[in-house]
Parts: sequence; structure tokens; C-alpha cells
Amino acid sequence: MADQPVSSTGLRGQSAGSTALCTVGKTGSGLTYRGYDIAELAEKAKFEEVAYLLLKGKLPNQAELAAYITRLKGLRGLPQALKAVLEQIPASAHPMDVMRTGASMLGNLETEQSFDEQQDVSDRLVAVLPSIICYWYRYSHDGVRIETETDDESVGAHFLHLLHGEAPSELHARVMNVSLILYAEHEFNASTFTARVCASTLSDLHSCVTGAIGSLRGPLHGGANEAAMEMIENWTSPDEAERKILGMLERKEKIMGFGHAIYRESDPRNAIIKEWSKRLAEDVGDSVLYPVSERVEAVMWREKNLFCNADFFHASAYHFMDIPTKLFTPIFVCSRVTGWCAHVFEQRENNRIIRPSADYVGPEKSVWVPIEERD
Ligand SMILES: CC(=O)SCCNC(=O)CCNC(=O)[C@H](O)C(C)(C)COP(=O)(O)OP(=O)(O)OC[C@H]1O[C@@H](n2cnc3c(N)ncnc32)[C@H](O)[C@@H]1OP(=O)(O)O
Ligand SMILES: O=C([O-])CC(=O)C(=O)O
Repeated sequence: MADQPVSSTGLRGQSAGSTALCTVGKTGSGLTYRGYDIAELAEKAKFEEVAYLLLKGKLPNQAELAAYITRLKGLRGLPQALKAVLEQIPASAHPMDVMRTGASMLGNLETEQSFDEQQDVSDRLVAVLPSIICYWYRYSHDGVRIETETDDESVGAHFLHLLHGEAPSELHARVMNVSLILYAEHEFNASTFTARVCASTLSDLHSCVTGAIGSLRGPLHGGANEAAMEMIENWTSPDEAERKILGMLERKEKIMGFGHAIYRESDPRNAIIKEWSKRLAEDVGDSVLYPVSERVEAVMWREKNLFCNADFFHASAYHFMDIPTKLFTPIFVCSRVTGWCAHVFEQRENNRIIRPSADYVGPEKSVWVPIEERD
């Protein structure tokens, strides 16, 4: 890569295929799912409606949505063999590794036998991923074997119910709904591209999703919401936050939750989750974390013209709902699985194996040296 201009590394700015699912940054800061603006979806839709839109190709009518919600509710149970695997994973494991193992194990137990089953497999994944992470978390941390088949109407409420052992407040269920909508889909981001590359070999859906979870785990992608929380929770006042951020910038450290590969002006998801974070801060009587987060946002803009991406205010929002930091990125998985699966369907519909070329920068010709003569 040494001779490549920085602007073209990481495939930046190059089209790697087409999609009818999503536009990102088309006017510098916009985001649409199948043509619907993210702000409208976050205000008016249920996450399950958005999942339907992405996976089935159109918004459901009332009867279709009711049937879809009932269907998802019926798919929340965990097979005994999967519970047994989850019970083996220590409390010290990273929950994203648990998600990866959970998705992979499910692929052993409920293997996608043909692409005709892809809708069923994706519905099952949407319904069961919250059960997987919460079953492991409650077993490994609290020693309880929870019943994952709740009657909650939404994926978000189901998640919070399993995590906290009681149905969530209306406010928390609402914020989870918005959060899951915001995270559902984002064109050719790293994890989705991973899923599409895997799909392009005609592999199964569980393999595509398992690979995508691995890509989402990193702090430059989905892992940034956890990394942002680990940073801001150390600061007890906006002034301290400002001093620390200036120091980090001086040392050329990356500030997690800021910047974006595609957006140039702002990430449209930020204003939405920020507003909900503010509502939650008021609800819990916070006078530190939200003001600290706002100051970090202001300093980053003033110093570097860098804006918050979707992850930054998700950190405080999730924290205010009493969600342990290490479960932040798994929630992202519970949402993005809809986008991943929809992209796999799209890839399969018009497939050619994804196989780019590389610019070779190694030695021209190497001379073989017998092993006993090597230094
Ligand atoms: C849901 C999501 O996945 S959103 C992304 C979540 N990830 C993060 O929040 C991690 C922090 N952010 C970053 O690392 C980057 O902004 C990325 C990975 C998101 C995008 O990377 P790139 O496309 O390479 O960023 P971009 O080309 O815009 O960077 C321009 C400059 O800003 C700097 N920069 C970008 N983001 C940051 C940041 N968060 N903190 C400090 N400096 C930054 C870069 O180092 C680069 O500086 P340079 O020109 O001196 O090398
Ligand atoms: O698009 C990206 O590169 C990262 C991102 O914001 C997402 O996946 O939601």
C-alpha cells in the first residue's frame, strides 16, 4: 500500500456494487432506507416495521405487521444445545464473542439448507439474538437460567425485559425502538460488506452473519459505542472532559464516536439519539454524563470539525437505561442483523463472487535457500 494515495486506501470512494436498500450521505448528511428518511422512520415506525421493510421489500400493512410481530414473538426460544454452549462461556468473555458463537452454533442446529429458507432464517435471527445475549449474560453474571420466551410486543422491550428481569418503562421501550431503527442499515459499511463477501461465495446466512458480527466488534466500527462510554465515564465535569479531549487530540489519539468514512457534515442519526439521551438524562436526574458528552461534542467540532457519529450519544442513552457497557455493541447486532440479511438476499439475487485485485508490493524474485543454510 506504500505507493497508494491515502484517499483511495480502504476502498474509500469506490463503488463496490449496487443496492436498493439504503443511501448514506447522498446530500452530505442524509440517510434513507428504501427511500424513507431516517428521521421519519425514527419518529413514526416500529423497529419490526423497519425490519419488514428491509427484509420483505415494502412497509407492511396493519395485518402484515401484526402477523410479523406474532411470528417474531414465537421465535424467541433457545434450543437446549445452544443454551448448553452459552453456559460454557465464562463471564469474562466479550459479549460480541458470545454473539458470534451464538450465531455460529445456531447455524449448526438450524442450518440453512437452501436459499428458499432465507426469510425464515432471518426472522429467526432477528427474534433470537436478544435471547442469546441475555441468556448468556444472566447465566454467567447472575447464575440464573432465564426463560427467553417473553410476551413483549417489541424486540427492544424483549431485550430490556430479559436483561433486567422486568418489563421496561414506556420511555425505555421507546428509546430502544428508536435505537434499533437507527442502527438497522447503513449501505456498504465494513460489517455489511463482510456479509456480502461471504454471501458472494454462496455460503449460508449464519456464516454471513457470524462474519459480520466479527467485523462489527472492532472499535472503529460498532465497538465505538462501548469505547466512547469507557472514555466519558471517567470525567466528572465538562471542564475536565475538555482538558482531557484536548490532551488526547494533542497526542493524536482517536476519539471514539466521532468522524465517519462517508458523512462529511453530520451523521443524521446523532441528532435523534442525542435528543433521546437528553430525555433520559432528565428522567434519571443526570447532571454529569450528558453535559460531559455535550462538551466533548462542542470541543471536537471547534478543534477538528469532527461531528458525533451514531455511536457517541448512544453511549449515554444506553447507560441511562442501566445497560452494562459491554452489551452496547451486541444491541447493535440485534438491529443490524436486519440490514445484513437484506444485503445477503440482494447479493444472492444478482451474484458474482467478490474478488478484487491487489497491487503487489513484495520482492520481485526470491531465491530459495535450504532451511539449514538460513540465518
Ligand atoms: C456506527 C459506526 O460504525 S460509525 C464509526 C464508529 N467509529 C468511531 O467512532 C471510531 C473513531 N472514528 C474513526 O476512527 C474514523 O473517523 C472512522 C474509522 C469512522 C472513519 O475513518 P476515515 O474514513 O479514515 O476518516 P477520515 O478520512 O474522515 O479522517 C480524516 C482525518 O480525521 C482524523 N479523524 C477521523 N476521525 C477521528 C477521530 N474520531 N478522532 C480523531 N481524529 C479523527 C483522521 O485521523 C484523519 O486525520 P489525518 O488526515 O491527519 O490522518
Ligand atoms: O457506514 C459506516 O461506515 C459505519 C456506520 O456508520 C454504520 O455501519 O452504521
